[in-house]
Amino acid sequence: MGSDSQIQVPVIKFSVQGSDLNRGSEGWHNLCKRVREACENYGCFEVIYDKIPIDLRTEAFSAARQLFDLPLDAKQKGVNPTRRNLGYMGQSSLGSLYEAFAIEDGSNYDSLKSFTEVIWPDIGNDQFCQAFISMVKLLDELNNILELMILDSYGLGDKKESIVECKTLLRLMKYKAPPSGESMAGLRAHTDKGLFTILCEDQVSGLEVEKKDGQWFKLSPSPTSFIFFVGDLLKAWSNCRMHAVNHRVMMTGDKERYSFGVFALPMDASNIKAAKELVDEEHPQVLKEFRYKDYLDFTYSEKARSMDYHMHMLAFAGIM
Ligand SMILES: O=C(O)CCC(=O)C(=O)O
Ligand SMILES: [Fe+2]
Repeated sequence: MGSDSQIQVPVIKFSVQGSDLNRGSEGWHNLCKRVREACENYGCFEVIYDKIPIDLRTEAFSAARQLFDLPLDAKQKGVNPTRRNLGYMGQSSLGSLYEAFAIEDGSNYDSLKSFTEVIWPDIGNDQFCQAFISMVKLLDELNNILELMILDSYGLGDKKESIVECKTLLRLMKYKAPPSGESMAGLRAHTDKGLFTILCEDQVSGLEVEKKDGQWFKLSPSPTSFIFFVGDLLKAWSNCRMHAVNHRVMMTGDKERYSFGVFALPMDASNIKAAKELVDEEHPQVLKEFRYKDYLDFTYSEKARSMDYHMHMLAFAGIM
């Protein structure tokens, strides 16, 4: 189905000025309500967090460009042969326009430093580490605020342990421009497999989201916005009240796209289940409890490959 550029997702502003971020204030409750509605109805929203300066975005993207500009053999030092989806992923089955680097525990300075020491042997790249450590720490802070708001929005503010504990994976993406005059998938349609994701793009759009009625629409975030996505595990925690939205990247025009995301991911052995308070007569349990690793393995299986990505979780853990 084609895309409709008219529709927009909610834009929610988190300002450190004023009292909205004081838990319990009227502003906080309003934000909780808007976050919950956006997660249930759209599965994503645009976030403005004024604690993250625009200069930091510029520095992060300039460090990312420097990384992607390296010759292929330098980038391939970042290939991780033992862990899928970590290190360098170049022009892979994910799409001919796409390359990415994934860095585990991205809000930990030592983890960023080890990554740069593999790519730039011996010397590392302190500029890269400084830009991303500041950015990812601020995004982690925002993640914590959003997680607490989601809990509060269901009256579960003292049940933080009902949400699986996660670490932050940082992924940097680059999409080449398609051949002249063509429109091509940069990243195929999928839902994010973790708890939630915050994405940041560098002014070249391309991100599209599927509405519940199957219509695709383009996101055009402002240059200071981030995009929050509900992942499969948040959907599972909410007993499928929240919507893990199908999204993709479509490339047109002659510009490359750069983006990065912070992905909240649990340990492989974690058990995933709905908060018991969100299961009742009106909302019967939708999914069985499952181990995150078993779910990931399923998503790589033959059976999963034959179906749309956004169907994976229901197919794997759905109670029929
Ligand atoms: O590059 C983008 O904006 C989208 C990336 C994405 O959806 C993902 O990595 O899961
Ligand atoms: Fe995604």
